[in-house]
Amino acid sequence: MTGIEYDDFLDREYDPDSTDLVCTFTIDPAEDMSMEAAASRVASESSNGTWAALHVDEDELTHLGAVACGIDGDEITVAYPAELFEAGSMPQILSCIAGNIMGMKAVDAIRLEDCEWPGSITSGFPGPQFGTSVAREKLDAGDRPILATVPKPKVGLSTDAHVRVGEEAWRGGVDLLKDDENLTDQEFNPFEDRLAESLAARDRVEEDVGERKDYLVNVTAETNEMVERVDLVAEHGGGFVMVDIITCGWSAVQSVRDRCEKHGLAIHAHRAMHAAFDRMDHHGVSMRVIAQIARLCGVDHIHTGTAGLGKLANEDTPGINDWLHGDCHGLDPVLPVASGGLHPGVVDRLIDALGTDICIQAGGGIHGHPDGTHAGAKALRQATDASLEGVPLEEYAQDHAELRTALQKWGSETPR
Ligand SMILES: O=C(COP(=O)(O)O)[C@H](O)[C@H](O)COP(=O)(O)O
Ligand SMILES: [Mg+2]
Repeated sequence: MTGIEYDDFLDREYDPDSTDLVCTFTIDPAEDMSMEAAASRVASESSNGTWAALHVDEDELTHLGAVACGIDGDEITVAYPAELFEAGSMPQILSCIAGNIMGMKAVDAIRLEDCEWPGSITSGFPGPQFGTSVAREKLDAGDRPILATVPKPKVGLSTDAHVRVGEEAWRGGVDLLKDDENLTDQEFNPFEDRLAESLAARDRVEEDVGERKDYLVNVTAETNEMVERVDLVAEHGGGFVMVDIITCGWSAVQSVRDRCEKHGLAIHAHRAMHAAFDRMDHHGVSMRVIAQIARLCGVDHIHTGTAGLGKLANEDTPGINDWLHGDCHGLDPVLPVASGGLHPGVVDRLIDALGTDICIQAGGGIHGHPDGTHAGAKALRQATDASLEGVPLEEYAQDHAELRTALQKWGSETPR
C-alpha cells in the first residue's frame, strides 16, 4: 500500500515537459507554513491529493498528481500532467488550477498569474474564429484601430433612442455600435426589437457612407437563451455578438462559440466582474490568464485595459496584448479592446502604448461631446487619423472642429 502525502507533490528537480500545463502562482504562505510546504499543498489540492495521507495501490495510481517544481521568492511553478484534464472543458481545468486552492488555509493569499498551455490542451479548444482579422474580414478598418461606441446612459434608453444614438455614431465614423454590459432584454429596450432596428439602421448607414458597420448586440443570458439569441442575430443579418464572459461563465462561452461557428459570427467579450479576480495584486486570477482562457474558448475581441489612460483600474497586465497576439499552438490572435473613460484627447497616447491592432471603445467620450454624438464620433475618428498620420492632436484640431471642441472640453486627461 502506498501513502500519498503532501511531500509527494513537491519536486524542485522536476523539469516540466511539453505536454504539461505549467502554472505560475504568487502565494503568501500561512504563518506557520514554509514556501515548500505551501507549494506542495497547492500542487496536491489542485490535482489529486488531499490533507490525509492516502493509501492506494501503486498500480491504481495514475500519476495525475501535479508537481510544485519551482520556488522563486513568492512565486511558485506547478506542472500539471495533461491527463488530469478533460479535453475541451474549461470549467474542469479551472476547477483544478483556480479551484479549492484559492481558499486553502495553507496560504493567506494566492494568485494565478500565468499559464503555459500545452498543445494537448489547446487542441481541445476552437480558439478565435476571426480574431484580429475582423478589421478586414468584417469591417473596413484596414490598418487603423477599429472604433466602437456604447450608447449612454448605459441602460434606460428606449429602442428608438438607442437606435438613433447608434445611427448618429455610425454616421460620425465609428465602425461598431456596442451594447453596454448590463443591457440585454429589458422592457424599456427589448432584445429583438433593438437587434432588428439597429441592424436596419446599420444597413441605411452602410448604404449612405459606403463603409461596413456592425452591431455588438449583447446576447448575455442563461445559456440556452443565449444560443437562441445567437440564432436571432444570424437571422437578422448581424455579424457579431457580445457576451459578458465572466458573469455568464465559461461553459456558456463555449456554447456560444460553438453556435457562432455555425453562423460565422464574431464574439466580442466584455469582462464585467473580472476585477473581482484580478484587481488585487496578491490574490485571485490575473487578467492575463482570463485573456488566455477567453482566447482558448474562442472570443475574437476582449477588453484588456487602457494602458492606464482610462477611468478604470483595469489591470493593464504588462505585455498582455503581446500574449493575445503571441503564438499559442496556432490559435488566432485576439483583438484587444481599450475602453473605459476614453475620449479623443487620449487616442494618440493610447495608440503609442497599444499599437493600432486594437479596438478603441468610447461611450462618454463620444456622447458627452458638447455638440452631441455625431460630432463626438467624428472627433474620435479625427483623433485616430491624426495619430496614424503622426500629426499632434492640437495641430490636427486646427482644421477639424469636432476634435478641437473635444480637446477644449476634455484636454488630454481622463477624469476618474
Ligand atoms: O461602458 C464601458 C466604458 O464606457 P465609457 O467609454 O463611457 O467609459 C465599458 O463597460 C468599460 O470600458 C468596461 O471596462 P473594461 O474595458 O476595463 O472592461
Ligand atoms: Mg460598459
